[in-house]
Amino acid sequence: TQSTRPQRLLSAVQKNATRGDPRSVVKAIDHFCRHKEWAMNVGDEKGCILDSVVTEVNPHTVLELGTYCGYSTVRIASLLPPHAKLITLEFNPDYAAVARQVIAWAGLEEKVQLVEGASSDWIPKLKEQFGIQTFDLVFLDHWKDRYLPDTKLIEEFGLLRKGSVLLADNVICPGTPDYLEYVRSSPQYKSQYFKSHLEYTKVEDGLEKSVFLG
Ligand SMILES: CCCNc1ncnc2c1ncn2[C@@H]1O[C@H](/C=C/CNC(=O)c2cc(-c3ccc(F)cc3)cc(O)c2O)[C@H](C)[C@H]1O
Ligand SMILES: [Mg+2]
Repeated sequence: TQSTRPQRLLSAVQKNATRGDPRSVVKAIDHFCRHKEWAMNVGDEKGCILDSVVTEVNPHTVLELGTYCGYSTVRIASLLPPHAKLITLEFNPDYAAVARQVIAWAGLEEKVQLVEGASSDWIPKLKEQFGIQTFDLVFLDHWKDRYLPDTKLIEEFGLLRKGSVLLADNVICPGTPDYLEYVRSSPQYKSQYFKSHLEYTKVEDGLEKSVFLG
């Protein structure tokens, strides 16, 4: 049977990256997506902005919505302090299976909890299931029309504290207009746009960083 693009991306990691070296995993994926097959990872340009926000926040608890192949999972987890935890939600079992192997190749299994399931089902259960109080950082990169409903769910279940940071990919392309309107007009958030480009292209895109004011 034909392989899928995520499976070919995983093969490129296993062929070109060094086990236990997250930066080599990131480089191998970026090379594959730039020179072989485009894939919807946050990519190297926006990835550098992601890295700077993660470093600034220095989070002990991170929630990622939409694992896909685990590219941003690896970028974030490689920057976390010891004992920090990243919970990443992915409801497609095939993508989850690829992401687990990418995360394992990077040697980051200890820092990452990949939960197979839908954000809408799991956000209400994260406190009880994983002993989480609040998240220091949330990275949104799943279906674009789910950013706003899931943000409201995260608020509703008390998963944010004063200073928690939401970082959203693709606020220009494909775009998340209702989410942008919400975080930019709500008195509960201080929002900032980081202009960049759609991964591996010259098309404009960017990340929106929104600090929860409580
Ligand atoms: C209950 C459902 C919600 N809850 C969910 N709960 C758990 N997991 C969820 C949920 N909703 C989705 N997922 C998973 O997250 C992933 C989905 C990722 C989606 N990302 C994009 O669509 C995108 C497109 C472009 C793009 C730009 C230009 C183009 F021309 C083409 C494409 C670029 C980009 O950077 C992009 O991130 C994964 C595929 C999917 O299984
Ligand atoms: Mg994205």
